Amino acid sequence: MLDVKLSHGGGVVMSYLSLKGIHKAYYIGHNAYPVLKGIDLDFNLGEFVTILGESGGGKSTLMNIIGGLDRDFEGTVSVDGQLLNHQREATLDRYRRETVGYIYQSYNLIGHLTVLDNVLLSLDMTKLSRHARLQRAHTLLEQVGLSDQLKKYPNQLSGGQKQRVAIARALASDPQIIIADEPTGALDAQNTAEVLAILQQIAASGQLVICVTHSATVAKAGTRTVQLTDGQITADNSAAPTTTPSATSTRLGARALPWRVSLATAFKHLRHAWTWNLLIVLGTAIGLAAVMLFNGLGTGVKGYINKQINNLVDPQSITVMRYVNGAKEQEEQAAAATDPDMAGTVAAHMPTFTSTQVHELQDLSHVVAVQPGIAASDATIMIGKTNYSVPQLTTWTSTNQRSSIKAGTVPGNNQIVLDKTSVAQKWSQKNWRALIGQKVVVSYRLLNVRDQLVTVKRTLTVAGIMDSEGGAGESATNYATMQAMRKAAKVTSQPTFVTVRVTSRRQNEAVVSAINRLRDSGHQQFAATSISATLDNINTYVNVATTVLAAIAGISLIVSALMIIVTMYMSVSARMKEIGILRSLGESRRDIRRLFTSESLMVGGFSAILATGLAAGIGAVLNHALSHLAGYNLVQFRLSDVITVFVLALVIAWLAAILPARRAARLNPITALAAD
Ligand SMILES: Nc1ncnc2c1ncn2[C@@H]1O[C@H](COP(=O)(O)OP(=O)(O)OP(=O)(O)O)[C@@H](O)[C@H]1O
Repeated sequence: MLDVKLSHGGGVVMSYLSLKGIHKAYYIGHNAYPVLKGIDLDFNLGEFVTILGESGGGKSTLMNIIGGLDRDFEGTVSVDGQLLNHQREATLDRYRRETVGYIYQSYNLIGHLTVLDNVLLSLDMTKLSRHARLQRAHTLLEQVGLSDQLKKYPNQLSGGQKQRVAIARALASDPQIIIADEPTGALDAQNTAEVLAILQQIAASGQLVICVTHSATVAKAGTRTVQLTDGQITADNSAAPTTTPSATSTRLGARALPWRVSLATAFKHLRHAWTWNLLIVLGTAIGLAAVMLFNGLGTGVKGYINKQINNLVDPQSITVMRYVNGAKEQEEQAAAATDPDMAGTVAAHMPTFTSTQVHELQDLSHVVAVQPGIAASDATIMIGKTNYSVPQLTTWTSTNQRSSIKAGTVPGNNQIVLDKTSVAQKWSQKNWRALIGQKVVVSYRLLNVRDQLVTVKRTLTVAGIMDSEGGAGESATNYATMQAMRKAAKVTSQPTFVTVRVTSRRQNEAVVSAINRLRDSGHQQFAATSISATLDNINTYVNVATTVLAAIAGISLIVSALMIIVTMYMSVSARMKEIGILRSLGESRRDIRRLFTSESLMVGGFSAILATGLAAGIGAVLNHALSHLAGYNLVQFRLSDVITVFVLALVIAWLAAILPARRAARLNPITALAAD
């Protein structure tokens, strides 16, 4: 829609800004309070229009409509011949960004931004390069006489200086319309004169200045005064002929606020309120660090247990027994378990391995070696005149790790390695190493082939002291010695178990299954067990325990999330005015939402960094403190623990920001600007 009027000379002049039939009423409940009752006004570029009227007469309401802050009215606003569509928020955002600059009585500068940053805020929404934006901000601030105040914050400036920053900011995006609402209301005579001179200059340079005032001095400075009384225009006088608008000055071109700027502004606010934010970051980091520590502890404890077990037993070896399932064997086992007189008799009936069976095992794939072994239970060791009972006397095989020998060496012929706890330390708590080299008498009872109870007995030399697996109380001779003892007593010297060594630990489970599947006339022959299955179980338990602990620690993260939500809500309430200012500069709802979301994400990011540091520090202290106990780092972090902490922190922060950021974005810019 084109808006035209007749010029003095009779030609047709298009007015730059045209208001037609503007009606506006405020509603309180169902009651309407009309404020503007049919306003028709045309403005030209180059005019310095002052709007006068009694307090409460609707001047600010009219300015909000002209400035594109108010969408809720009747009538039309046309700019440069184009009807402004008030229903489209994006159009209004763009209009405020490109076409309008605001100057307020209370300056409305953003307190946590410097003078330079306040001006750059508006420039960031132009298409100028970074260098050009900086240059323009410097030039504008120099023009208003503030080139030496760039790094100051608004609260370090005088009223007149603040208003000059506001003017520089209003001019930054090179808008065609400058709206000034009581711009000199808070200034002394000297500053008033200076500000009016600047406004006159702006109008003279071809921009339209619309200024609301009570002051006759201000009215005199303008080129035209409009009187607003009781919601209607009652006078409209041009003090001087309107300068013919020159072709519009070069426009800078507007763009949406880039992400980077939202992030930078959010960071500046975080820095501004750093003590408060640091507490939030610390609170969140403690929960995150606990999660990370428990995960690290899980890894460390698992590693420690695995290492301990691997020290005792070679995980690449599988112990194979003959499979006992016959009714007779089961009866005998049950009897042996309850009747001490029967102890030692079972071994005779325990199925032994034939050489064919040993070869059968040897032929399995992934098997490197098969080593025979003989085990006996309830042996007695006589040292001097004292008897020590040994729950297990076995032969030293490849499942036994050299590292389980705590003193001395592995057993050679006619030698024995004694269990540390059940024998050596009972003999001497302190001086148990002195057993090495001593002669001891080893004996146990067994049924021979004719079912007669015989004693297998021999004097052996102590070669070493060992810590047996899981404290089983195992003492060991070598295989040849055990065979010789049995042969002497005329009992079977066939192996009672064999140790199967596999090519690699990964083959362990497969070989165990293969052995257990071997059949002889349809009957299972062997029962194989492997330490790696036990390790898998232990690892599962440790995983479950640490996950539960980490989850409990994770509950504290809910508290952190609530803390961030409350902080963000408080921040939105405390920064209503800032939100209003940003909207008036042309920031969209999305920009505002992004500002608060970025701020929350930064809190999350910093919390994750601090949590990682805290966990690493506490972990190091714990490892140092516990090193004499375990000689192993019980807290061990993986990269995945750090990634988990960052993902958790950012997700929490993002979730916590959703509601507050939405509230901020939905604020009515006029209400927000009116906030204290
Ligand atoms: N959000 C609102 N809800 C209800 N009434 C409002 C609202 N904002 C303004 N009003 C009323 O509308 C009328 C015009 O207010 P406006 O602020 O436009 O006046 P003004 O001419 O700018 O006054 P002053 O010179 O004192 O700043 C006043 O009576 C005011 O109470």
